[in-house]
Amino acid sequence: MSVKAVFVGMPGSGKSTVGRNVARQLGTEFRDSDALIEETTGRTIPQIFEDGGESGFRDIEAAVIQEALDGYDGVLSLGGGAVLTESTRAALKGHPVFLIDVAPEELLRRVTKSRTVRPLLVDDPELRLRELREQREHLYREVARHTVSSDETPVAGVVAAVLEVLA
Ligand SMILES: Nc1ncnc2c1ncn2[C@@H]1O[C@H](COP(=O)(O)OP(=O)(O)OP(=O)(O)O)[C@@H](O)[C@H]1O
Ligand SMILES: O=C(O)C1=C[C@@H](O)[C@@H](O)[C@H](O)C1
Ligand SMILES: [Mg+2]
Repeated sequence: MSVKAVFVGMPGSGKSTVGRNVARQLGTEFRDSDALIEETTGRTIPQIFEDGGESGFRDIEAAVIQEALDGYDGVLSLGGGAVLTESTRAALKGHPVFLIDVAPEELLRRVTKSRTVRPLLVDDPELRLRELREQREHLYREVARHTVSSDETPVAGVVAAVLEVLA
């Protein structure tokens, strides 16, 4: 028994949206590390960042992901920065990890439009997205077995591309 698909990628790339739809199509359970973090701590992500900073958040995130993967055979979407933690990258080895790849301009459009508060992007989303991409791109590529492009593809198209790989 092991996870059917894991989604990684930049904040706002569509991991939660695509993951939820892939799970629905497969008739399987869906887990999202950000939602699990809020459920298990009873706090919002911005509150966790305020209380313990980014490193406090990463510790909770890594523990939640380890637990979420244990004995799980559904679909899991990760937070945008989950791959920064080495133990998480190690736990992903051997699993079908999908990177959702989105061009910078489209990513900026999506995060500005979405209502989710992302503490790392609040000041200057365009600059922060550029910096985060530079820091993380190689880590996303390291853990991903497959890459699906989502630039101009509607959600249904990205979901279909994932399902084709899994078929
Ligand atoms: N293929 C797509 N085309 C257009 N809009 C999309 C697409 N995929 C996702 N979106 C939109 O982009 C926004 C961000 O999506 P989502 O919250 O799923 O991203 P995420 O990768 O889970 O972000 P985070 O890393 O913060 O968890 C949402 O408003 C969603 O509706
Ligand atoms: O890219 C990131 O580091 C983050 C993305 C979100 O999914 C949340 O996990 C949180 O806002 C941090
Ligand atoms: Mg998400």
